[in-house]
Amino acid sequence: MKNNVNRFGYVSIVGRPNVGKSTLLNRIIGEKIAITSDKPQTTRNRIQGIHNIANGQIVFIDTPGIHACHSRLNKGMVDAALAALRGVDLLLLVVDAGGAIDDRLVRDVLGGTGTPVMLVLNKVDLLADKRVLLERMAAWSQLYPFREILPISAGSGEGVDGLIETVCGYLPEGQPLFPDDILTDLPERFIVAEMIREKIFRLTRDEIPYSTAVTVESFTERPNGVVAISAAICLERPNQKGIIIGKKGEMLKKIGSQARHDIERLLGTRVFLELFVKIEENWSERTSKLREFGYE
Ligand SMILES: Nc1nc2c(ncn2[C@@H]2O[C@H](COP(=O)(O)OP(=O)(O)OP(=O)(O)O)[C@@H](O)[C@H]2O)c(=O)[nH]1
Repeated sequence: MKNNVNRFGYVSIVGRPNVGKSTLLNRIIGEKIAITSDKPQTTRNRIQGIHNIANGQIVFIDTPGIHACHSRLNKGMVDAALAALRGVDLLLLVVDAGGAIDDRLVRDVLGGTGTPVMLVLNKVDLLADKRVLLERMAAWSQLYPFREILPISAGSGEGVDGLIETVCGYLPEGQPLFPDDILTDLPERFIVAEMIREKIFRLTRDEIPYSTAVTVESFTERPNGVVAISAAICLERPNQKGIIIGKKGEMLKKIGSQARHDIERLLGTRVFLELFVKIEENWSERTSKLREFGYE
């Protein structure tokens, strides 16, 4: 690759739920723009992160995990992931290095794509025996003509610089599309809602995270510099309200204080965060609500 040529390209990060796609995006961007949790299906939208390199710019697209879907919400999520396979310059297929060889994923997702694919074996820090890694690399390589197979740990950062360098080799010529001081083109309101949703994913269990959507209802900068945010936590059923609020309001307080911490970091200013709970019966099956929440 000639160094004096400018490069610009789109790279989609795809794979099954919970393999570390959002953790990888955050690691590449160097800031938390995508939410993460140890529960599958945390990401519901495509999330674009912008990474500048010496001679250009790369737009990385984090996507929802590809899974068998039952609800309309899940179908919308998988559709968003599949749409991100098209019109990009490179695909990063992220898998769990210690997980099973997933020939179905390769067949269903990569079949027919003309886009180069790099296989990223994530979470290598969890593999005690590195021989397992070599075996997995060999087995995956039998399934598909991956252009590269890279073991990394998005959690610790091991191998991520090398991954970015390798990605640069697949970028077409082009000029940067975004100013060099922005990390994402997502609206602040969206990221704020996501940070609240992340805390719900991390602090609650069972069906609660999957029954929750968050909308920012107002976002105002006060003369003293404090940003006042009011956000609604929307649940599917009235009996879920008590769980989110908790005994003496403790759960809601915890969600609020952890989210406020992240939002203050994101906005670089003090934040006053007000949360309230709303019931939107069966929103995950209703097209109008899915549209309103940005999931369709
Ligand atoms: N040990 C280890 N854990 C990791 C690594 N990368 C991600 N994780 C953890 O794996 C879990 C899932 O990570 P996410 O980044 O949310 O995964 P995702 O693929 O975006 O998940 P979905 O939103 O379900 O598509 C989180 O608990 C992460 O902390 C890694 O390299 N090593």
